[in-house]
Amino acid sequence: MTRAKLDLIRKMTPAILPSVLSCDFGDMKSELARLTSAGARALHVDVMDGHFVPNLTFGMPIVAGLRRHTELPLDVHLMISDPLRYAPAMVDAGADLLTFHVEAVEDATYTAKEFRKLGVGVGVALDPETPLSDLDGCLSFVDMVLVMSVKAGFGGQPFDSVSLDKLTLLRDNHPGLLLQIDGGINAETIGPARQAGCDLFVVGSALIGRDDYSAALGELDQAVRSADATPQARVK
Ligand SMILES: O=C(CO)[C@H](O)[C@H](O)COP(=O)(O)O
Repeated sequence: MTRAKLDLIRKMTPAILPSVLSCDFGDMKSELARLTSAGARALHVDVMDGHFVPNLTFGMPIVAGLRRHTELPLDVHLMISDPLRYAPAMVDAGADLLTFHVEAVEDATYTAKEFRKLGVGVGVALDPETPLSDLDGCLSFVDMVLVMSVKAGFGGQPFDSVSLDKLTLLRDNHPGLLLQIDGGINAETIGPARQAGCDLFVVGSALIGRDDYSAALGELDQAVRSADATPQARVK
């Protein structure tokens, strides 16, 4: 049952999740080895369908390939138009935490309940322009909210600070929810996100491709620790 991995993820917070989107896909085995030895504790996996978002990445075979070569929890972010259609196969492929976009579905509560039946951790994501009120109703059936700090679709975009207000509101009103942020996270933006109550930080271009993954993860970890040490921190 992969919900056990969800408990693992809860226990590891605050945590930085490398986004494999920025990896060298021709050399994933060594990317996985480098990330693991640098101390990554879970991986963020971006699935894009060229329809819900204009970019196209990969599907179940790649998720299954990652699963074969790592024990780390796989946090799969579905940027696809029909998440319910592919969710069971993604779970079979090895997803531990499966996130759909609220903008992609007609009924987020129904979708979250159906995902729950698959035995995985369930996340709901929202783009920067989507109001938090669009999550009304579904929050009782999800484990995590993924607050996008860029419009879903591409790595390497600048951070949108509208995400910080959303994190603050979610943290104040839903203390039990895991909160994740994705897009433009680096050593400068990770601190404010932590102070706004975020637990899980997806990092792509500020980490992957750097010469020394340990040093890059260390800098990000240090920025989280500094944020926790500041008096205005509103983290749990
Ligand atoms: O979901 C994503 C894009 O839709 C990526 O995970 C995200 O953008 C991470 O990349 P970066 O840290 O370079 O912004």
